[in-house]
Amino acid sequence: MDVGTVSAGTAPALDARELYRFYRAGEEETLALRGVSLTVAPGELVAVVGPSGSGKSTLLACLAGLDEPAGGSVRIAGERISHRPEAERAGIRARRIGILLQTENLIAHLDVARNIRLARTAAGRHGTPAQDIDVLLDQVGLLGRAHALPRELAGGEVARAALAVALANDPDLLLADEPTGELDGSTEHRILELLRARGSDGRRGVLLVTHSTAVLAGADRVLTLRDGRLRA
Ligand SMILES: Nc1ncnc2c1ncn2[C@@H]1O[C@H](COP(=O)(O)OP(=O)(O)OP(=O)(O)O)[C@@H](O)[C@H]1O
Repeated sequence: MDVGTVSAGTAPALDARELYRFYRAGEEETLALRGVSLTVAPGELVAVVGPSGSGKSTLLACLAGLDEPAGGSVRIAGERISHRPEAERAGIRARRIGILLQTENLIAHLDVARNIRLARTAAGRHGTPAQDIDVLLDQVGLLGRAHALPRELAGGEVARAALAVALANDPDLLLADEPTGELDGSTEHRILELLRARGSDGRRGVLLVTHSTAVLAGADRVLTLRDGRLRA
């Protein structure tokens, strides 16, 4: 019987098996994912590279439970997120996954600190002390910008605020799409250090899509996606 959960703690941060995803438009069928399997061990930072159209966005969406694969399974820290009703996927996502995609994750009318607090509340962590929010803001170098609205932030600050929101629920797995895309060299280095530090207690994993040579050099493993298939 598949109860959907295996023992947490020893389970991979991410365990994806044989993922398939097809898009149909009229007579046309695109095979965006063709049997993709990958794991991210607790403590690992894994990077995925691939040309435009190779399936990177589709893969991230399926891993995050934002999209349902036609076949295969996705488990986060032992808990199955694939092939469940949307509300259950959303709950697992809020508790276990940090998401940093190209789409905006900041609420426009809330300041940076309130955006972080909201993400924690969504994960069931109510009443977060202000100093916990400050620790997170300090890690991304935004301690002085706690009360700024998203529109008041510079481009690099928006990227760092988005990362703070993605990490607000202390996720088992961080999924990120070009997390250092718009950052200057020193900020990129700082963010990379922060991402690497997430795995340092051997509990959490990071999977990111990137073209940055600095990030690729800092990854534990680099996987290549081509035509919906993954190669090490
Ligand atoms: N909603 C959709 N309907 C039809 N085809 C789609 C849809 N979304 C993606 N595709 C196709 O699926 C394939 C994989 O797309 P995907 O966006 O996942 O690739 P990608 O590697 O993220 O590309 P990019 O780097 O340009 O964002 C492409 O051939 C794309 O045209």
